[in-house]
Amino acid sequence: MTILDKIVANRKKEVAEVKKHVSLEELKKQIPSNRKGNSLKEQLRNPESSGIIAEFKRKSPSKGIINDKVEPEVVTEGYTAAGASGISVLTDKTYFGGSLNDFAKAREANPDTPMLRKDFMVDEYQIYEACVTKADVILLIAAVLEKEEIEHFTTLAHKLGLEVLLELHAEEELQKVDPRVDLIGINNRNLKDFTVDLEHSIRMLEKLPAEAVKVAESGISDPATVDYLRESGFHGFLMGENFMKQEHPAEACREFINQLKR
Ligand SMILES: O=C(O)c1ccccc1NCC(=O)[C@H](O)[C@H](O)COP(=O)(O)O
Repeated sequence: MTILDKIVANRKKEVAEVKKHVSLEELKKQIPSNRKGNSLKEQLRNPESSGIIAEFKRKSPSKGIINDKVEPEVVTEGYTAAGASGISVLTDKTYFGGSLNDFAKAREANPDTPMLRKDFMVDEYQIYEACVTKADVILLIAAVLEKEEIEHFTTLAHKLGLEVLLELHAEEELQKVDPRVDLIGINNRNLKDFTVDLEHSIRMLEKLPAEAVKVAESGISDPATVDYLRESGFHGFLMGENFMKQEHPAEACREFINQLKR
């Protein structure tokens, strides 16, 4: 069983447990009315944008504890002030130490910044949760979903006013791309064995639809890499550990963005 299989199996159990306390019908009653979300897709298409999607990530299966001394509202408010184009907050508790509560705190501190609920979406219940917590974007991971599930979750997300970031790793996942997804991410980290290969993004790039808004994910730690990926055709750059491992993640984010060519 790979780590990804374990995370997904655990998430399915956790969602089933949460539903016992708050049913889907009850959750639907909490959907905010007339909320105008923040579009990550539009933000990344803006050539003035830094393209950085800065992540709040307490720990990870590959690195263990990254930072357990910082608060989501403080860090993410700093990310926005530093010039991040979007914010990602991990909401998986078991493997990443995150929660919807972290997300809600970050949301409150960043009302106008596009925010991604970063989780392992295995049930439509989680998409309603994302909506209730005022996320702007959800992540769908092709490696753990069937093509039909991606289509169904995309339809639901759009109905609820959420954008979809579809994450790919392997070439064979390309046949799962639904043309309606808003953003396509290429994860440089092999989620089965944790190896990181930045050239992976570049190799996958030419296989993606030309008009797609493209995001390179994981293992980025150098402004020159972002410049190179941008020149190659990427619009967004998802970065977690490089900022979170610092005592002051938002300051690290500011310094990083200041070093980008644009
Ligand atoms: O980060 C991990 O160890 C990991 C392991 C298994 C599944 C997912 C994992 N990470 C989720 C992510 O996609 C990253 O948090 C995100 O791309 C940022 O990556 P990084 O900049 O390397 O922290």
